[in-house]
Parts: sequence; structure tokens; C-alpha cells
Amino acid sequence: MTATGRRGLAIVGGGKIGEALLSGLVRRGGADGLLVVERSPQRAAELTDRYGVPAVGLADAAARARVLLLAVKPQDIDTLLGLVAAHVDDGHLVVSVAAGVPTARIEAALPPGVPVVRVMPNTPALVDEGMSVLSAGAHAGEEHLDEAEALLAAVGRVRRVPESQQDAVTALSGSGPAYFFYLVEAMVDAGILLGLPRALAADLIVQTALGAAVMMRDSGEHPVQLREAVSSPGGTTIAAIRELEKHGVRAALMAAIEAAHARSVELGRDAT
Ligand SMILES: NC(=O)C1=CN([C@@H]2O[C@H](COP(=O)(O)OP(=O)(O)OC[C@H]3O[C@@H](n4cnc5c(N)ncnc54)[C@H](O)[C@@H]3O)[C@@H](O)[C@H]2O)C=CC1
Ligand SMILES: O=C(O)[C@@H]1CCC=N1
Repeated sequence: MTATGRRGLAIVGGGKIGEALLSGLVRRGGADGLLVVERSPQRAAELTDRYGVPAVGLADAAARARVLLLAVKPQDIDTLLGLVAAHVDDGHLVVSVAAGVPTARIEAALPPGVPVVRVMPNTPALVDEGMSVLSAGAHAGEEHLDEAEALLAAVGRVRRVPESQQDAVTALSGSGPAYFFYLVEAMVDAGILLGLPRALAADLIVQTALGAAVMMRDSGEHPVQLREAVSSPGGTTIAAIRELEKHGVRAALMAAIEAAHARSVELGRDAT
């Protein structure tokens, strides 16, 4: 098929994030123009059953789709790029969500001039509340960023940053949902410790997390102001905050996010 005959998007790698993006795109616009390429035949069949999106081989996907969205693990990206290289040209747009992997590494594996956009999405895309952050590679212009942004806007918010900030973004919003899930797990465990049934504790904490998130998004107030409004003088909240400070929770979060950043940089260097 000629470059002009290509349309739509192929997601290459239908794992956790590939499925999150696929599901949102199907919710938004239906399965028309979408393809999936998945190494595991069982997983490919599952995605086709669930979303009505055809599973095809890589050559077929590159012949039919204008945009190839690579969603394999960083450790698998070099092998995949070796296969993709034979099928792409500068009429394609290659979008990669692989943590840490620089656009320069992707460009070097592909024919000259292929536009590449690096994206860090996150799993709340599954519920249309994703946060995706885009950076252009050397051959990607505004039109390519616009095209990638339009795709990702189907599953949540989108921002653009210089690529030098992508490892930090990965550590914050890419991995970020896991930190909140972890916090919720720990708070539910605290409820159990205090003798509440698990289902009740989970219900209370999930709704509290949702309410707090909406307040942070919509109130226009700083998180410190919001926290102060919960902390009555001589009350329960400040007693809890003192323990969080004593146990170094703020420093632990900073160290954790620094470790995620370091791992993103490391993943970007080579297949490790
Ligand atoms: N899970 C997450 O929350 C996020 C993941 N990412 C990035 O997305 C990428 C995928 O991550 P996950 O979805 O978590 O991993 P995963 O392991 O769930 O999915 C990867 C999928 O790619 C398939 N695959 C591997 N090589 C293939 C090939 N040559 N052709 C076709 N399919 C192939 C695997 O069978 C698997 O289904 C990673 O690079 C990760 O850094 C980025 C943002 C968030
Ligand atoms: O854990 C990871 O490596 C991927 C990248 C960001 C979220 N998940």
C-alpha cells in the first residue's frame, strides 16, 4: 500500500498500557482504523474479542496504518525496532511509550527521516483520566505532535515537554498511579488495624482519594492550604501528620521518585 493509502493507528504491544490506550480510543471513536500487533497470539485474540480491533502482523500494520504506537517493554524495544525498520518510511509517524528510551535511539534504528514522538502515558487512560506527556524527536514537527496529541487526548489530558524532562515525567506521572494505589493499600490496612471490615475501609479510602483529587484539580487551592483546612487545632489530623513527618514519609517519596527517575535513565541507555 502507498503512503497515501495508509490511515489510522496500529498499537504494537497490547500489554497493560497498550490495552489502556486501545480501550480509550475504541470508546472514543470505535474500532475503525485501529489495528493491534501482539506477539502473544492468546493476548491478541483476547484484545480482538474485547475491542473488535483486528490483530495483524507488523508488515501488514505498517502497510495499513500511518501511525505505529510502540508499547513494548524498553528491554524489547531494540528487537522490535529491528523488525519495524524494514517496514517504515518517512510517511509514517512512530510513537513510542517505552520508558526511558530516547527518540535518538529509536531514530538511529529506523530509516532516515522517520518522525518519532516519545510519549509517557499512564494507566488512568483506562478511565479517560490519563496524563500523557509528549516530546518530539529530531524529525517530528508540530503536525506530528498535533497528531499524537489528538490520539492521546481521547484518553485524558496531554502536555508537551522538552525530551530532557521525560525521565522525570516518567517517575512522576508515568509511575505515579502506583504510588497512589500503594498509599491507598496502606490506608486500608490501617483501617483493618483499627478493626474496620476491609470492604468498608476500602470504600471510605477510595472515595476520600477521589474527593481529594477533585479538590486538588478544581479548587484552585494549593495542597498545603487544603491540608490545613482538614487539620483542626489540637485535632486528629495534625496528630497523624506528625507521625508521617517523624517516619520520613515526605523524604521517602522523594527518594522513591528519584529511584524511578534513575531507572528510567538506565532503561534508556541500552537493553538492561
Ligand atoms: N504500564 C504502565 O503503566 C506504563 C507503561 N509504559 C511503557 O509501556 C511499555 C509497555 O509496558 P506494559 O504495557 O506495562 O508492558 P506489558 O509487558 O504489559 O506489555 C508489553 C506487550 O508487548 C508485547 N510484545 C513484546 N514484544 C513484541 C513484539 N515484538 N511485537 C508485538 N508485541 C510485542 C508483549 O507480548 C506484551 O503483551 C513499556 O515500555 C513501559 O515503559 C509507559 C507508561 C505507563
Ligand atoms: O514501571 C514502568 O517501568 C512503567 C513506566 C511508567 C509506568 N510503568
